[in-house]
Amino acid sequence: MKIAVFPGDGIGPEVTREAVRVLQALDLPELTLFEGDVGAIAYRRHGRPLPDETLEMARAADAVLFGAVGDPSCDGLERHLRPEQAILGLRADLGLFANLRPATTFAGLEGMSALRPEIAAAIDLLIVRELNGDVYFGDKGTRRLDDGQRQGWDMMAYAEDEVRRIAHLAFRAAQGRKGQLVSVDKANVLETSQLWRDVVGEVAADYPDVALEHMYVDNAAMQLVRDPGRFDVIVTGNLFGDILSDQASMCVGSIGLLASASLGQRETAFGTFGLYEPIHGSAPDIAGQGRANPMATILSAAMMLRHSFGREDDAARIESAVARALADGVRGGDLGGDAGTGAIGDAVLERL
Ligand SMILES: NC(=O)C1=CN([C@@H]2O[C@H](COP(=O)(O)OP(=O)(O)OC[C@H]3O[C@@H](n4cnc5c(N)ncnc54)[C@H](O)[C@@H]3O)[C@@H](O)[C@H]2O)C=CC1
Ligand SMILES: CC(C)CC(=O)C(=O)O
Ligand SMILES: [Mg+2]
Repeated sequence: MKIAVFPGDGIGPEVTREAVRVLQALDLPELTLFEGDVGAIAYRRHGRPLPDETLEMARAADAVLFGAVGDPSCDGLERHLRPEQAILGLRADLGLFANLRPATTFAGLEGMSALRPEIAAAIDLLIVRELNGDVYFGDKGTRRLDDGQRQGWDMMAYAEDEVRRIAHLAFRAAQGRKGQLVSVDKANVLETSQLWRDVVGEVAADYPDVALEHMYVDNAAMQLVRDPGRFDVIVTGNLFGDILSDQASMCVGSIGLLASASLGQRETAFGTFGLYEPIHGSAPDIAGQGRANPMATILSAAMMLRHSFGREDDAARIESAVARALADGVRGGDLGGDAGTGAIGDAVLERL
């Protein structure tokens, strides 16, 4: 079981360390961990945010555990040298088109939600975010207009096949849950969204057991706060999924709790190759202080065991250990407590 570990920047190494401790505690057969540089640290060491050695390491692995990238010291750099290009480059090169971001309220945390506790308690949803297209990967640039001012652009584009493959994945995910799929777009304004809506509607014919609803993204953002319990699976594009998942994190209590799996089509000897990372970034405001909540990364390691290694029992053990730590009152600063990163890792390990 070859896992490439890319801690990255800011709190990335702090939270990844705890997830690795959890993986090592499981006595997995022939577990091999390789560590590679990504982000600002890679730029400083190798002159590039995603060095070839790192990419090769990812390609040779069965799964990737990723911390976070991003550093304010890189703010003035040309785009291709910025740390965030590392995660975009990995998603593109590895063909990871589907980003699964589950959001469920843990027992005992209802009071930490930005919503009323009874509304928060009902949250059990999965955001399926398309990860290889949209404005993140379209043509982009800046130019000088005739009047001298600068203009910037980012092309939003989706091909039918890109929408079709993520739609199939989302319908199948809904079949394994409550059978309800909400497709989120902006079809009243955007051509890409009208195409998205058409294709998702066509794919629906293959899944008569799934109830499909289309929703505009502005309404979806509102419904996520008004009545998040109405959602089972949400499928949406790269940009809308990025934003709605950060919003969903505060509905369940904290961004320090939300895990993710990024999957493509490559199968290994164990399962589907994937990259696993918390949905948060490198949090420079708390980096180096031991204050980051590592639970999102620990839960991402659980998703890795489920999707890339077919080890459902081990995944469930980790999730249960996190849930029990929270139920026992183990809280980081993001949840109003004072447990540090290492102490939260210890608490999960004890319960494991
Ligand atoms: N996949 C990735 O590597 C991502 C990288 N980024 C990058 O991260 C850098 C910082 O971005 P921000 O917009 O500040 O988003 P962020 O997610 O890093 O932080 C937002 C806020 O949430 C808090 N936070 C995040 N994770 C936490 C955790 N585990 N425990 C406790 N508090 C936590 C931070 O302290 C901050 O106040 C930027 O360079 C950005 O581009 C942002 C999102 C994803
Ligand atoms: C840093 C970006 C490239 C992406 C992002 O915010 C995310 O994937 O959640
Ligand atoms: Mg994001």
